[in-house]
Amino acid sequence: MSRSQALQSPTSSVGTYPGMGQASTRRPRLLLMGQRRSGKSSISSVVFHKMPPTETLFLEATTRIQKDPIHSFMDFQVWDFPGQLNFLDPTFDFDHIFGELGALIWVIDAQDEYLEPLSKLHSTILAIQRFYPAINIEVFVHKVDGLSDEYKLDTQRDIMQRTQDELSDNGLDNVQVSYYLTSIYDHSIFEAFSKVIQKLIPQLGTLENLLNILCSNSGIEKAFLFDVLSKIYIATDSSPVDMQSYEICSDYIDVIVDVSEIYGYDRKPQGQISSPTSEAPGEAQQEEEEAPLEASSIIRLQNGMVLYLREINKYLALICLMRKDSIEKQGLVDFNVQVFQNALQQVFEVGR
Ligand SMILES: Nc1nc2c(ncn2[C@@H]2O[C@H](COP(=O)(O)OP(=O)(O)OP(=O)(O)O)[C@@H](O)[C@H]2O)c(=O)[nH]1
Repeated sequence: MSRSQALQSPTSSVGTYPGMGQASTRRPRLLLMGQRRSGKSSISSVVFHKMPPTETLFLEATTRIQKDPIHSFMDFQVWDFPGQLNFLDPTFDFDHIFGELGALIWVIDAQDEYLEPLSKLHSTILAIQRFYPAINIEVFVHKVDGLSDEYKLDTQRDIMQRTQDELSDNGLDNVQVSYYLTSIYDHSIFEAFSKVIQKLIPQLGTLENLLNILCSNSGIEKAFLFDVLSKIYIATDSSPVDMQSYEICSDYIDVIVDVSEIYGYDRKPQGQISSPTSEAPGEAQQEEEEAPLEASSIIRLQNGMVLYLREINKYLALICLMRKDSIEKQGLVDFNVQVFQNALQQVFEVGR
C-alpha cells in the first residue's frame, strides 16, 4: 500500500467539515513555473505524492502541462509547467492559465546560472500584473541544500534586489513578491508551501485566533494545524515559528502515520464529529459503536516537552508542543481541544 493511500485509511474515516467541501468548489490554482530542471516536478512529487527526494533524480522532463488536482481540507490544483514552454507567446490562452485565483510559484535553481530565468520571471510578472493583480507571486530560490548559509542569503538578496529594481523601473513598486529558500531534502519546501497555501485560506485569521486562545488557555507553547497528507501546516498560533518545533511536529506526523499503517483499522465514516461527553455508560458504548473517536497521541520528549496530537477530521490534525506540567491537566487540554474542534467546524460552516 502506498503511503498516501495508507494515510486515507487508519486516521481518515472521520467526516470532513461540510464548509471545507464548499470552499473546494473555488479550487485555487498553484502554478509551478521556472526554467528547465529547476525542480518543479520534484517539488510537486515530494510535497503532494510523498516521493522520497532521492527518487526525483529519475524524473523525466515534463513535456506537457501537468494538472494535478489535490483533494484535501481545501481542494486545489497544482499545474506543473514544462520549463521550455513559452506561455507568454500570444497563441497561449492567458486567461485559461491565470484566470483562476491562486499563486504563481516561480522556481529558480540557486545552484545554476539564474539571470535568464530571472528575466523570464520579470516578463511574466509584468505580463500578468495588469490583468491578474490578485495572483500571489511566490519565488522559490530552490536547491539551496549544499550551499553555505552566506551564499544562500546573498543569492536571495540579489534576486530580490534585481526583481525590485525591474518592477520599480516599470512603475510596479507596489507588487508584493515573496521569497523562500527551499530544498526538497529538508523541511524548507513544506514550510514554504505552508505559507503559500495559508495565503489562499479565507478563514486564516479566525483559525489563528482560535489557536491563540487554545494555547493561552491550555499552557501550549506552539500549536500547528496540519494537513496530514502533505504535511503542510495550514495555520499556527501567532508565536514565532521556529524551524525545530515545526520539524519535530512534522516528523511526529510520520511516526503516527507509520504506526497507524501497521496497527490502524478501518473505521466507519462519520458524518458528525462525536461528542466527548456521554452521560450513561450504555449511551457511551452505543455512541462509540456509531461514531469512533478521533485518533490522538501523546509523546513525552527527553527535554521535558510533550507532543500532543489530535486528529481533527479526515485531513487535518492538531499538533501541540507543551511543557510536561501542562499535560498534567490533560482533562483540561482535551476539553479545550474539543471546544477548538467544534469552533473550527462552525467557522467552516459559516464559510459555506
Ligand atoms: N540538490 C537538489 N536537487 C534537486 C532539488 N529539487 C530537485 N532537484 C533535482 O533537480 C533535477 C530536475 O528536477 P525536475 O523536478 O525534473 O525539474 P523540472 O523543473 O520539473 O524540469 P522540467 O520538467 O524539464 O521543466 C532532478 O535531478 C532533481 O533530483 C533540490 O531541492 N536539491
